[in-house]
Amino acid sequence: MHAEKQELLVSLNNAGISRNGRWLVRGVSFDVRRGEIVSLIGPNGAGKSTSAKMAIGVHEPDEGSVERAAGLRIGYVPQKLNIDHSLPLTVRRLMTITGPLPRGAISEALQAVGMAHMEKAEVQTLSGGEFQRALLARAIARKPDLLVLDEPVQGVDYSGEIALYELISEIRERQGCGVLLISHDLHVVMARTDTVVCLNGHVCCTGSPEAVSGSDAYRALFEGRAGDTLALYRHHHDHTHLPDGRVRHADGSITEDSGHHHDHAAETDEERRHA
Ligand SMILES: Nc1ncnc2c1ncn2[C@@H]1O[C@H](COP(=O)(O)OP(=O)(O)OP(=O)(O)O)[C@@H](O)[C@H]1O
Repeated sequence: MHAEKQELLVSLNNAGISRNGRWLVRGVSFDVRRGEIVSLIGPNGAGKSTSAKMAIGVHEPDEGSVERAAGLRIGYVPQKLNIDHSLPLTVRRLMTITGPLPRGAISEALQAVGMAHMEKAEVQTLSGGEFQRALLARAIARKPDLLVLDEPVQGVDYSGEIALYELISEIRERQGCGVLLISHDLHVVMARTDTVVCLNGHVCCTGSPEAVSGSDAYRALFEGRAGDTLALYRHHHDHTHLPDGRVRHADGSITEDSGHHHDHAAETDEERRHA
């Protein structure tokens, strides 16, 4: 990806937020361009949500600056959504609760997240993964230029998590939007990310997943868990299952499928793609 040629959607420059005489985050700088996935990672309270809220304009920076492209359309999936589960609410209604949508846009968005058949389902009966997909559909239905996802894998199991990140990557490719992804957990986040911004009250390090994984600041922040991430990241790209059942390897060679998978992550990824 030649990110430098893509349109700049949002740019934070040394941005900071202060509340009650305390800096929640300071010195935050990153850009999100069209077609790019930028992940904000860091421990609880690191300032990820606060930084994302500066990016989308919910919070104005108290120092530094934030610039957004003129007329930027933002799709936001918040970390928490307070839904009164005692009231009936269909998936379709969830999609239109903040404003009307053409019928075609609802179906298209639900189809994009693999939930076309669930338009009339009650939200309270959805599994954690289905609920996250419904929220994603709601965010993409208005065709945003920038999709912002705050912890999109909450309540989703490990294989569902991989599937959801795959889906986000597909949406980015299909819609050509930029994606800002927030996670306190990092093991799969890296897989489809172009740029990782590692936060802990300030930007500890930033760069490609491989560069960040190898940095001392990242290791110090995540200690022993750093190695697992890179292993998965590398593995993720090592083969593709072709529609005829054969396998294309990272070196371009094509073989019959031996039925062997190296780990659960790849298997789930491939199963989902061909489901
Ligand atoms: N409006 C506010 N007033 C005062 N403090 C706040 C406010 N909003 C957030 N904070 C504090 O700012 C810090 C950063 O919060 P933020 O939600 O951005 O962290 P985070 O990295 O997203 O964390 P998590 O992974 O737990 O969601 C926290 O210590 C939080 O308590």
